[in-house]
Amino acid sequence: MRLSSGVIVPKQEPQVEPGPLPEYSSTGTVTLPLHPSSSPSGSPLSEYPIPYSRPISAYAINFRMLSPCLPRLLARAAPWRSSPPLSRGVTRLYPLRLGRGFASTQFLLQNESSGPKKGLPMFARSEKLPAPAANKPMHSESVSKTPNLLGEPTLTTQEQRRADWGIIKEMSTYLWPKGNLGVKVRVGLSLGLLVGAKILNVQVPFYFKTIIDSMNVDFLALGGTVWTAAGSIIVAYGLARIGSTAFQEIRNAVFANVAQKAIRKVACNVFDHLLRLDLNFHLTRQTGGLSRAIDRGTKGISFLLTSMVFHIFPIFLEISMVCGILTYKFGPNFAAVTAATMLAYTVFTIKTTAWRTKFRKQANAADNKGATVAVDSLINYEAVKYFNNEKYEVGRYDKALKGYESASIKVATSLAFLNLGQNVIFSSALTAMMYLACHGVIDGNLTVGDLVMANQLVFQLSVPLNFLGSVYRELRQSLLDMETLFNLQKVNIAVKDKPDAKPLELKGGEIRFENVTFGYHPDRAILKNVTFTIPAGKKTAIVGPSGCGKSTILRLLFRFYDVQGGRILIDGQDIRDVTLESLRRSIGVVPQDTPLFNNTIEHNIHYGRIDATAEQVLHVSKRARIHDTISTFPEGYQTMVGERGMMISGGEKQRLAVSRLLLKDPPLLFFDEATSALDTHTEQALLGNISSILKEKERTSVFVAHRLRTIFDSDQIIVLRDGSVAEPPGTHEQLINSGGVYSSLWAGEFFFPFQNALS
Ligand SMILES: Nc1ncnc2c1ncn2[C@@H]1O[C@H](COP(=O)(O)OP(=O)(O)OP(=O)(O)O)[C@@H](O)[C@H]1O
Repeated sequence: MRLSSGVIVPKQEPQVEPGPLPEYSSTGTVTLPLHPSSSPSGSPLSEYPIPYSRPISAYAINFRMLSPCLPRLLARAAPWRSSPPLSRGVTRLYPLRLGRGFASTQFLLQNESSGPKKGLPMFARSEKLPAPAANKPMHSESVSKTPNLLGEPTLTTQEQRRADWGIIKEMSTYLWPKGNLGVKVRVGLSLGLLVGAKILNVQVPFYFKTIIDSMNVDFLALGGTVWTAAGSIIVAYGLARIGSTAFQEIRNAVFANVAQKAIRKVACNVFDHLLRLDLNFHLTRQTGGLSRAIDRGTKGISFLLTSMVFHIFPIFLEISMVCGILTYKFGPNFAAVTAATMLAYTVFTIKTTAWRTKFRKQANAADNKGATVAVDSLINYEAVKYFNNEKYEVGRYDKALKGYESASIKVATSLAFLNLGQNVIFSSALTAMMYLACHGVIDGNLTVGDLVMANQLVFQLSVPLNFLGSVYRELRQSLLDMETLFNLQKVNIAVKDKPDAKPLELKGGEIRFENVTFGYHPDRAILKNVTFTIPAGKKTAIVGPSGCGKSTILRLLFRFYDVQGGRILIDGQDIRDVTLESLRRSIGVVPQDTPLFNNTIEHNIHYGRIDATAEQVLHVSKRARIHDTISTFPEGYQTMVGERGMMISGGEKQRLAVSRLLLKDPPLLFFDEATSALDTHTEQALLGNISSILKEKERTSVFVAHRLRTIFDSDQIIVLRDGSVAEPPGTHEQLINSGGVYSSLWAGEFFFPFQNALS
């Protein structure tokens, strides 16, 4: 491995996990090339050395001193050189992405021996040196600040706070959306109900006091009944309690609509974004962890919105009201005890919760890991069975659960500490309050009713305060979960429309690869300066050994990836200049491995064109020679195909894929080993049908095939080998007559293994 990328993170940051140091760890300097005018001292230096010191890792060097001149320096994008090597021979650092401050500035680390290369990947910020580059995709998405989409701790406290505020700000737009009167009315109504509930709630201790004081008389001497003494107050007491609860519940019902709408909107946005993300994102993410993260994030939305409106604001409202009443009724001593308690309680809660957050993050990361392992094993159920590896899989799952277990234990024990601390603070306050009140009663300044009232007022605060503890705790958790969700929305889409992209204009469907160079990884080119033309309306075949890049040609044409050199033209238009929608609408593919939904056969064929009629579905399935087979199934077109089509045969899957391609009916067709699972008879019949459709509609078609007898009738055959076109393309006869690679392949088709003929 010669190239790797990483990020320089100032070593003071507390979030940097200590972890094992890399091979090279020492003092040294990094030398920056400087323009004279941009040197920190203004001196005419052409290079500026920055010292770094132990303990370091390749990415934990304190460069803060350079901050003032950074932007200009980085803009120059010249390599920085380190001496001695930062890690594993890494001596050059290319500034790749200027973040806010050094901590989020990305660098490409490069070995001394290798020169800079264009189009290199920019990996997201990371505390650890990336694993060997062989595992890294070339087109990895870049997330500037928060790369870890599955919740592992990566941000500094400040960054975390900024991210949290960002989320809260974004969510507040859902509470007061522009132009949506309905939501605004609901929020306003909820707030009204909330204030009403709180006012009624603080009335209760007053009624209670009056009841007690009116009972504190000599009934035998005065006479009268309960009703005459305190009847109306008792009723008012009951009504205030009922009213407060009723307001609260109506408020919840009114607000549910706002929260659910927001959840739906955010979830749809994330899902939409995920579907737009390029293939590489999906290939490098693990579905289990991703879906768990989305799940948790959407749940967090409801909590965040509810707590923003109903917990944080009202708790402070209630505390102020109680403090005001206590001062007014009993003097500043009571209010001072209450205020001090609230302050101590709040500070303790916030500090302890902040400390606990890291346990939550660890639990989240372990939870994602567990989900990923479980989903992976279940999806590959057959592989587990084929190799009797149940125990191994359970072991893997158990290992992930163990991580979750230990993180959860930390979460639970730290929660016990939090609860205990809160209770100690609150009970001390109540004790002090009781002492003051009893003193007041003995001195004759307060009645027994006052004592009860003061006690109840403060006691009533315990409910929202306890809530504050859990709300803050849950709020932090929700913010963490939502951060992952919102970051998913921020992942850059590597392959997207240019701002001035126009729809593809088809004038026949000629495809041209012009000096195309591409590799999934910088160290391994798959296509090297490849040039060929696929004529309009003709049948072209691409042949070559396994792994030579035949399917890659389709992925590039479909713009799952962009080329790194050269260009691809369709009817003279560079595919990067046209809209992705028009491009992908024009191309139909029968891939090697047919992706099927866990739904009925009919649904899967229909997927080719959602608005097709039942007759059209029937027609294409007949042409794809699958109708007769489907008719023999007890449930016909309503037969479920199972997850990834596991409940139907490989040949049936391929014919389903062909029928949905025929339903889509695009001008450019690509068949990637589309009939490899069929018996010779069915294959010939299907190919005959496809050929007649292609001729009749004059479609441009490309067939990738290993079995040459399925493509020998093509108008043109392109032979690929070692990432290049092995000989000038031609028809079967021309290539046989030229006696080149193809003719030996053709001979090998019958006498030798295909691979040998090419090697
Ligand atoms: N997403 C990816 N990331 C990294 N390498 C990849 C990726 N997809 C394919 N490759 C590699 O690129 C090479 C070309 O793959 P491709 O699928 O184009 O081969 P092919 O000629 O179609 O092979 P086959 O005939 O076996 O289907 C292979 O070595 C493959 O391992």
